[in-house]
Formats: sequence, structure tokens, C-alpha cells
Amino acid sequence: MGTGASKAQSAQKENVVDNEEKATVIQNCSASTLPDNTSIRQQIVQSNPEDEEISEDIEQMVTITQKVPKPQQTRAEISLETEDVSVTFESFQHQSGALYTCFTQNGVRMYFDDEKGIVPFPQELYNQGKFLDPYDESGSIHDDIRQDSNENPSHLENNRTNSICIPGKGMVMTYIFEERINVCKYYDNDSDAWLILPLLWEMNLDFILHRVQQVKEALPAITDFKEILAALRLCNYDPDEVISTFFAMFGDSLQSNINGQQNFEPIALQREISKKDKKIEVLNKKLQESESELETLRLKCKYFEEEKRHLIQQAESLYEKVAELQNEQAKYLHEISEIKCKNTQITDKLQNYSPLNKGLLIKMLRDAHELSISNNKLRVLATSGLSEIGLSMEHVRSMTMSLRSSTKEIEEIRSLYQRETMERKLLYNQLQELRGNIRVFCRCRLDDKKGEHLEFLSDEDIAVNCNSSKKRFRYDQVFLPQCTQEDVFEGTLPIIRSCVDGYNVCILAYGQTGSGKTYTMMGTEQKPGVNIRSIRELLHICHERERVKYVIRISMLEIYNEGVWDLLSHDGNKQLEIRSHGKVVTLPGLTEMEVLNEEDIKRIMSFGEKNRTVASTKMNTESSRSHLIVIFTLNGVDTISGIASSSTLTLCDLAGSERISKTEAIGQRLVEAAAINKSLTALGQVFTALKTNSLHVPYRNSKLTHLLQPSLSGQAKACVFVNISPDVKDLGETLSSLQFGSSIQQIALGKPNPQSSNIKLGH
Ligand SMILES: Nc1ncnc2c1ncn2[C@@H]1O[C@H](COP(=O)(O)OP(=O)(O)OP(=O)(O)O)[C@@H](O)[C@H]1O
Repeated sequence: MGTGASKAQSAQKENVVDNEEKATVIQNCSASTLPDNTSIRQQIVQSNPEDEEISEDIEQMVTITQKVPKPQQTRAEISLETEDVSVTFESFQHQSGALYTCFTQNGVRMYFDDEKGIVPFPQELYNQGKFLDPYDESGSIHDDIRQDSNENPSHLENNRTNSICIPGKGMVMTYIFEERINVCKYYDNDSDAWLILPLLWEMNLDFILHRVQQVKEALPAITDFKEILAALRLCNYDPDEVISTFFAMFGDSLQSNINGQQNFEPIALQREISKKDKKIEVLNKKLQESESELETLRLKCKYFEEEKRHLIQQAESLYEKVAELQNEQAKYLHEISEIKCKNTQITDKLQNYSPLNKGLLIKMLRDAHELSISNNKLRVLATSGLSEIGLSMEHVRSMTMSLRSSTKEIEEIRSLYQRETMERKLLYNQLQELRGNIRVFCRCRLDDKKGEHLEFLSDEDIAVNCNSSKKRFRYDQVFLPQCTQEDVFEGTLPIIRSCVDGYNVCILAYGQTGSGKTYTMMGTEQKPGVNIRSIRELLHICHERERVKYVIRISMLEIYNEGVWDLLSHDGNKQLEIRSHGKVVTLPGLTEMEVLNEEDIKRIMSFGEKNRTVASTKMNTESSRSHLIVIFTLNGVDTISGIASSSTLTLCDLAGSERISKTEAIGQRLVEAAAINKSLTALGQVFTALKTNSLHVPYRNSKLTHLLQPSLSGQAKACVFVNISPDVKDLGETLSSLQFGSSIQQIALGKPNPQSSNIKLGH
């Protein structure tokens, strides 16, 4: 790997945010910026069958450019030399602000579509923007396509100048301008302006090809030239910048490929995962929108149901009234007709009928008439009420229909979402397998003093705001201050289980003093930490596997001032020597105690803790100035097959990681701080060597790394907790811890392999 790669590594740390943004842009424009040759050909032939010959030429050119011409190839070999082809480039400004490069070939206007490649310019786009006339109304060249009207080609004679043959235009001059996007332009004599040179033609420039080749050589894992070219454009044709951006995107996957392993699977998986993530995001959004639409419909439906009930009640009471009135009317009519009949009879008989009765009759007739009018009014009212009810019913029916279809749509989206999420999970697991087995978690201490400087962006991302810049870090998981001990243990559960399958497992807590390492590892009586929960889980799994007989032993050690001390020895604190034979590390004389249940473990650990306190008091130091290591050895024998397995679970509460300069230590404290610094630096060096697949991993640079060698080599699974304080006064230490953690995040221990090298204790 050349200088580009080493530059890339340091840039990777410094420019996490910048590179991530660029990476997103590169990913967005990659693979779609240049079309695939078959699709170009199809599209051109479809749009204009007579142009098959031209399309063949283009196809040939794309094929050649995709294969990357060897340096001795001349430009003539890869240019489009068909005489009868006339190409005119145009710029189309979409109302969204996007600028499309179009060109016209034999009367057909084509453009570079981000997804489909070269396609005929869609009819519907004509109304959504305008073609930029190289000359605006005032006669001057349009700003969006003009590079610099003062820049005459004759002034631009340097190594950024080139020339290229564009069919129909002949040789044109190209120039790489000093700006970020679309920097390669060609000089168009007809319009006297610098116009954008499409990527397809840009591939013909030696200047560009040389840089593409440089990136390709440094990163053989990136095989797509279109992607490299698009990235180069974004990075001002600086191959080093492109390399570091790709590092930010693919990290250790590129690293392992550089080291000769021709396995590009992780990159493809990462791409797949990021595609899936995007899809999931879209589906998620759609699901949310549909759900909120459904909620609105549900509310509307509820409202109309209420309305319907109300109207039905009204109609019922109206019907009752109408019926009552109709009865009354009928009664009156009956009475009237009776009276009328009697009246006629009486009139016939009595010529001089009393004027009083006549008046009564007239009054009754008038009453009957009024009753008939009010009856009609009621009838009209009842009819309109009924038609209103009919309308409401219609409304409710249509609402129910759309509710039903929305529910169906939501169900479909939900099942699609679940499928995508499942697929993502599968891909993620595959990626984890390929990456090796080191998980890095970040946990923030619970504190009222949480400042604005920490931003928890997602389950995996945390950002620190300092000096008006934002540094972003990605972990396997970020635990918020309010996360419980149960939540935190969930993350480590899978690797604890693999200890029973014969893997060496190591859990480390890293962070400054007071950041919550001991709380995470040991916890309290009521809220036990990872230590107790892990061993509980181990005991539980061992108990479940009836066929295998397990023997579990515990040892407890302390590393203080580069000395290893046995905390379980009964004859006071005993110093131990680390010996190694090949990959096997031994600690002759180390006390190991067999444990059968949780009570045994608690009792033994509290004995060890007491020994630690006595020792630290004797030495006038604080226990947080040493590394505490608890090792569980698990030996299993399958009672049926007789197969034996052996593994270790190493739990490590590291000493505070604060820098010596901060502690202002002198005398004994300075010696302590220097020892801690040495061992944590050695830990960092081990991780760096693992990251670069170095032939030599400096495990022996400190007692800590020497002891942890079997748990940090290719045959182990590890889990690192980076504990941070939310207090703004700890900002510096928080940043340095997060940086340490994120550098481990990119390490692959290698594919784990059960039952290999081990810590052999007490021999
Ligand atoms: N997530 C948390 N929730 C509640 N209390 C916490 C949490 N993390 C830490 N604490 C409390 O913060 C204090 C400091 O934590 P702890 O002793 O675990 O830090 P440490 O990093 O181990 O420090 P040292 O290096 O001195 O051992 C303790 O009182 C602990 O109970």
C-alpha cells in the first residue's frame, strides 16, 4: 500500500464526519453515474434503431473504459471516432435545482439518468425545468454553465489541460478546474464557453485514468471504476482523498483486502446493508405515514358513526312525532267528517241551526287545516332528515372501504418492512462473522450533570460537540445513561454463550476514573453488573446441557505497577510470573477455585476484593489504579462422545485511562500513572497491530496485553465497554476514550475458532 493508504488511516480518525458525508455522496452517485454498457446499448437502440452502429461504438467505449486501459493504450483506441455522429451537449436545469447533462445524437436528445444511465430525455421533464442557453438574454454566458468567461483556453496551459475527441465536434480542449463538483469541462468553440464534460467522455482523459488507476492499485477491493471516477470528481481528483474516503466507508474490510486476502465480501455486504438501511428507512417512513393516515381515517369514521347514530335518533323521534300527528290528524279528520255528516243531517232537518254550532264547526275545520299544514312540514323535515342519514351512511361506507384498503396496504408495507429487517439482520450477522469477533459498546454514566456536548444520535451513533465542531463515533451499540444493567448485559449475552461452545471470551471495561467501569462490570448488590450476570448465564447454560459435564474454576488477579498479583491466595498477596510457550500463556502458582453456584462465586469474589483492598491500603494506593482481572475456566467433557472442550471467560475492569498530564501526579502516583499509561498504550498498540494485520502483534509490551493474548488473538471473541462520563468537565477524556473505542471498532480479530490457544492457569 502506498502513501495514500497510510495517509488514509490518519485521515480516517481526524475526518470522521467529513468523510462520512462524502461517503454518502459517493455512495449515492456511485454505480449509477455511468450506465452499464448493455443498458446503454439497449436504450439507444430502442430509442433509435438506426443508431445501432453508434450504440455499438459507445458500448465498445464503455467496455474499454470499464476494463481500464493499460498505460500504453493510446487515447485514439478508446475514443468515439464515428464521422457521421454529431453530438451537442446541453445543460437542463430542473426546478428542483438539479442540473442534467444532455446531448443530442442524430436528432434524439439523451441524458445521463442517475439510475438508468443514458436514456432519451423524458417528455415529462420538459415542463419541469429549462435548458440553459449558453447565452442569456443579455448575451452573456449563463452562470450555471459558464466556468469563467475570463478563462480563455489559451491562458490555461498547464498539467490540467488536455484534449479529447468528441464525435461531431472533433478535438476539444478539456480543463480540470479548481472546484469541487463537475470540475472537468471542455471548451466549446461554438458557444465560446466551458461546458460540463460527462463522466462517460471523461474516462478518455489520461489525467483521469491515471488517477483512477492509482486508487485502484491502492484499494484493489474497490473494483467499480465508475465509483472511483465519481469519487474522484467529488474529491477534486485527489486520489489520496478518495482513498481515505473509501477507508471511512469500508474501514477494515479494505484493510484485509490490501493485505492480500482476495475476499471482497464484506464490502459487498456493507453496500447491501446500507442499501437495505435506506430501504428500511423509506419503508419506515411510508409505514408511519400510512399509520397516521389510517389514524385520521379511523377518527373520521368514528365521528361519522357518532353523527349517524345521532341522526338516526333524530329521525326516529321525527318518525314518532309524524306518526303521532298522523294519528291526531286522522282522529280530527274522522271527527270532522262525523261532524260534517251530522251537520248535513241536522242542516237538512233544522233550517235554523244555532249560529253557535256553526262557529264551532268552522273553527274545527280551520284547526284541521292547520294540522294538515304542520303535518306536511313535519313530513318534509323527516324526508330531509332521512336523506341526510342516507348521505352519512354513504360517507361511512366509503370511509370503511378506504379504511379497509389502507389497512391492507399497511399490512403489506409491514410485512415488506419485516422482511427487509430480517434480511438486514442476516446480512449483519454474516458481516460480523466475516469481520471477526470484537464488539465495542459505549456506555454513558447516569448523571444529572449531563451537558449539551453529548448527542445520542441513534442506537449506534454518538456525537461530541467541541469547539464548534461535531465528532461522530459509531459503535456496535451505544447505551444511554438511563440504560439498565439488564440492557447492557443483553449486548454481551451472545458472546457469553459462545464461551460454553469452547471460545475464549474476554470482556473489558475501558474509561477514565469514575466513568462507570466498576458499575458496569461488578455493579451493586441490587443491580449486579456484567460479571455476576455472565457467570449466572454460564452456570445456567452448563446446567441445561445435561450431556456435558462442566467444571468451572475461578481466579482473580490484579495488575499493579506492571506486577501481577494473585488475589485469591490465602498466604497474603502473591506476585506471579507470566510464562508463555508459543501461543499458550501460563501463570504458574495462580490460585484457582472450583465453583458450583452463584453463592460460591460471590463469596470467592468478595474474598478477592478484600485482598485487593488490604493490598492497596498497604501500598497506599487506590484500587482504581490497577487492572482487576477475573478469569473463569470452563472445562467440559461430553459424557457420550467423550469430547473435551476448554475455554476461558476473562472479565477485566481496567484502571482509569486519564492522561498523566491531567492527573498532575508526582512520586508514587506518577509511577502508577506511568504503568497504567504503559499498559493501556500497549493495549492500543495491540489493537492497531491487529487492525493492520501486522505479522508481529506486540502482546508482550505490557503484563496486561501479555496476559490477555489468548483472548485478543485470532481465536477469541472480545467485547469492550467504553465507559464515558456525561460531565462537560470530562470532555477531553470522553473524546479520547471514544477515539480509542472507535479505533477498536474497526478491528477484526479473525474468524474465531473454538478450542485453540488458551490461558493455562496454575501450571
Ligand atoms: N450507569 C450508572 N447508573 C448509576 N450509577 C452509576 C452508573 N455508572 C456509574 N455509576 C456510579 O458512578 C460512580 C463511579 O462509577 P464507578 O466506580 O463504576 O467508576 P469507575 O470507572 O469504575 O471508576 P474507577 O476507575 O475509580 O474504578 C459510582 O458511584 C457508581 O455507582
